[in-house]
Amino acid sequence: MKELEERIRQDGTVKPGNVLKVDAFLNHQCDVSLFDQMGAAWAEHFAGKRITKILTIEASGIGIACMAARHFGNVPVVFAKKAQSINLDGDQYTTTVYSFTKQKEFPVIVSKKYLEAGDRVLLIDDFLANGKALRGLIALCEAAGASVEGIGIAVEKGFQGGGDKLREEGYDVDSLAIVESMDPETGRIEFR
Ligand SMILES: O=P(O)(O)OC[C@H]1O[C@H](OP(=O)(O)OP(=O)(O)O)[C@H](O)[C@@H]1O
Ligand SMILES: O=c1[nH]c(=O)c2nc[nH]c2[nH]1
Repeated sequence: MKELEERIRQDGTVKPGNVLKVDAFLNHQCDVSLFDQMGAAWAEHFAGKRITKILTIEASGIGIACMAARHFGNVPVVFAKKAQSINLDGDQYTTTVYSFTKQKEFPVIVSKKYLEAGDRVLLIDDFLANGKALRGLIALCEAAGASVEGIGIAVEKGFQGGGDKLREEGYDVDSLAIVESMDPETGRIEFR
């Protein structure tokens, strides 16, 4: 998506350790007009697929997933939680995920009430790097007997390989910007 690539070039910064900082518009301050355009792009890509639910993971996927839902007939958005809470009651599907930015393992939890057999799920997230977060969400869907109909990602770092492995396994991954290389010294970003 041209607008997203341009915004990354304009406002993104490349940090050491394979980190692309885009918090001016994507995952700290949120540009909702851009989120809306992203939702429209996924709706076009996944047109023809019947989606009954959008699943994402806290924190940064939530806003994007909610805007995307407006383009998928206002289907419910469920976000997997990364901590137990007294507000989480009843049976749960759980797994663990290693967080790229927090550099530690988190539990990933969804209430069985909100993910069910027969759900046709679109996974949405802000970033795809090694694919750990998506593997966690896929495991939750498998446990629930829900099908993963597609995966919509804002920014994929293609050089980390998580997206291509998922595509090889047959998942329909639609990443709106795929960074092929980035250099923290020059700040140069190349897209696929
Ligand atoms: O493909 P991966 O290697 O799993 O990386 C992608 C994940 O990393 C980030 O989550 P993180 O927990 O780092 O941050 P967040 O709490 O801001 O969502 C991002 O939001 C994705 O969920
Ligand atoms: O802001 C972010 N920048 C990144 O490079 C990244 N990779 C995974 N998750 C990420 N979040």
